[in-house]
Amino acid sequence: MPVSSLPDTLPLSDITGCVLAGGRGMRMGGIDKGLQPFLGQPLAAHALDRLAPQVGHLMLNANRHAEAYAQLGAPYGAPVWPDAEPDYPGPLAGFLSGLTHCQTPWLVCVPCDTPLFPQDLVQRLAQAALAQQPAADIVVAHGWERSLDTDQSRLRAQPVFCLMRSSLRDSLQSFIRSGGRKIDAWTGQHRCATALFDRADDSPLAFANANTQQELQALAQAAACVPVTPP
Ligand SMILES: Nc1nc2c(ncn2[C@@H]2O[C@H](COP(=O)(O)OP(=O)(O)OP(=O)(O)O)[C@@H](O)[C@H]2O)c(=O)[nH]1
Ligand SMILES: [Mg+2]
Repeated sequence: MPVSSLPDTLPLSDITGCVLAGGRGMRMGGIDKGLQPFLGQPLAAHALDRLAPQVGHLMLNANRHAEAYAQLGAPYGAPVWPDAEPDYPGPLAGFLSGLTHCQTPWLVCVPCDTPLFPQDLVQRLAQAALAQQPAADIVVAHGWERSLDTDQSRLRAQPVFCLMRSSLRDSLQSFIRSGGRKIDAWTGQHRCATALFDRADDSPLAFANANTQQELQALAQAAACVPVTPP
């Protein structure tokens, strides 16, 4: 097939979105971060709202308050899955839970604590996957992240914003069971691409994440000042 006739993106029906809310929230005092209110609704609800139009199917990954998350997920038909691995091994356990329950060829994960992530996140991740020949197995977002403490921004990998093939489940399970915890150490074992979010019309707050209550308040204030949707 000539290159020009290859599709440049993936059909939505091939992609399941997973909102990661399975962490311990220690920097917020051990509370369940995804249920914290932000601009009138829980953080996890913002993530679901933003991801829903970008994917064909949705799910939530959470280890506490399953009933509360089930209520948030219900309008989207999004089930709630806990980690299969014990002791909170980190975000990769959320990826694994998503891969285990995903019934589409691709899974995209987003964290629950970055409510202003790009509205074209999945499209650009998918385009980056297919821009490679052969197509990538994993795509990680790279974007500007404004520190809510210092107000300084830096362009960096955002590894919890990750599109991956569902066929990588066994690889990830082995990696975690052999003690692996670092996302880039696992993604580096596969054909991995980068999707860059550094255009002038990308919001400077797109990857600002809230790890403390102060950061959550600062993010709410910053969101009120900065246009979060490109004109
Ligand atoms: N499933 C699962 N998700 C996790 C785990 N640890 C972190 N995450 C998720 O990964 C994303 C980024 O993690 P952090 O920002 O460190 O959140 P956190 O671990 O809850 O917070 P801290 O305890 O303060 O580090 C969030 O969406 C978390 O919910 C885990 O052990 N299991
Ligand atoms: Mg953590």
